Amino acid sequence: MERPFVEISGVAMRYGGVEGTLALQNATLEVAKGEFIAVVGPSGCGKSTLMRLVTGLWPATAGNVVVAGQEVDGPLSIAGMAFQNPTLLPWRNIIDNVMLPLEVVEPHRRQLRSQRAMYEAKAQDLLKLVGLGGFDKKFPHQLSGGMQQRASLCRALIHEPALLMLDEPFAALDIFTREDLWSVLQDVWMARRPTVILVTHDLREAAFLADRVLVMSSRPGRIIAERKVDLPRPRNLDTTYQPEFVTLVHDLREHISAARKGEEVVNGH
Ligand SMILES: Nc1ncnc2c1ncn2[C@@H]1O[C@H](COP(=O)(O)OP(=O)(O)OP(=O)(O)O)[C@@H](O)[C@H]1O
Repeated sequence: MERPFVEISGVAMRYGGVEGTLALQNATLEVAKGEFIAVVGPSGCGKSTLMRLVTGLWPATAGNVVVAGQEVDGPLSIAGMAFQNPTLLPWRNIIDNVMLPLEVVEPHRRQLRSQRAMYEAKAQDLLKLVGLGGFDKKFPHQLSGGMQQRASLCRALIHEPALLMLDEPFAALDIFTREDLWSVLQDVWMARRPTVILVTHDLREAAFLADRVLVMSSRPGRIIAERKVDLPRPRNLDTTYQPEFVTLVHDLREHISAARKGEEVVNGH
């Protein structure tokens, strides 16, 4: 069997020394190459912390984080990231925002000047894929929140990262825009098949997008349950009314409620 692309074993994270907050304890999970997983859990259980450890933004207090066969010991350049707020640079137009990682991540950084036209064409293709064709020269303030989040997704993808880390990327959006972007993200994933770790509070979002949903306990967080999502792709809004989908969301909700009370669902299906 192929080695998992992401391997997190026995990871603990304590912020601020021995008396500090223990955010994660004994967190263990694996993600296969090209797999899309979602991580859900009660508020403050350590989901964002887990993302920071995988991308090398913080070192773990204990345990191992291995990505693509390499121990993570600093910021990962093979990761693309998108967060709850779009964080576009206000003084750059959309295409220049999308192309930002190319100015930082090798080998693109070296090639950007000589192959600018090729990279611009790639950025334009991505913008079209997320429905932002023709908005390349606009500035962030000229776009709605949903459009800015689409542009952020393009920026997370422009350097074709093998690993895409999404920390509540749609949480600030209204439900209709959010559901549109689920399909956009699914299209991008099906076209390019990066390995994706999505952190979300939205259980429908997790069930819609993921191959597998992992549930975390309340703080200190660790994985306490896991559900495979066997629904065929591409999924669409009709999928969300199917009995399997509704049952799955219900089941996940029970796990989260139990986790919030500090219990575990022992006889879950
Ligand atoms: N930089 C930090 N310094 C100290 N404590 C932190 C830091 N970042 C997070 N924490 C604490 O670690 C715990 C886990 O936080 P984290 O943001 O990982 O949780 P989360 O599951 O992503 O939360 P939410 O669901 O509310 O977004 C919280 O108690 C938080 O207060």
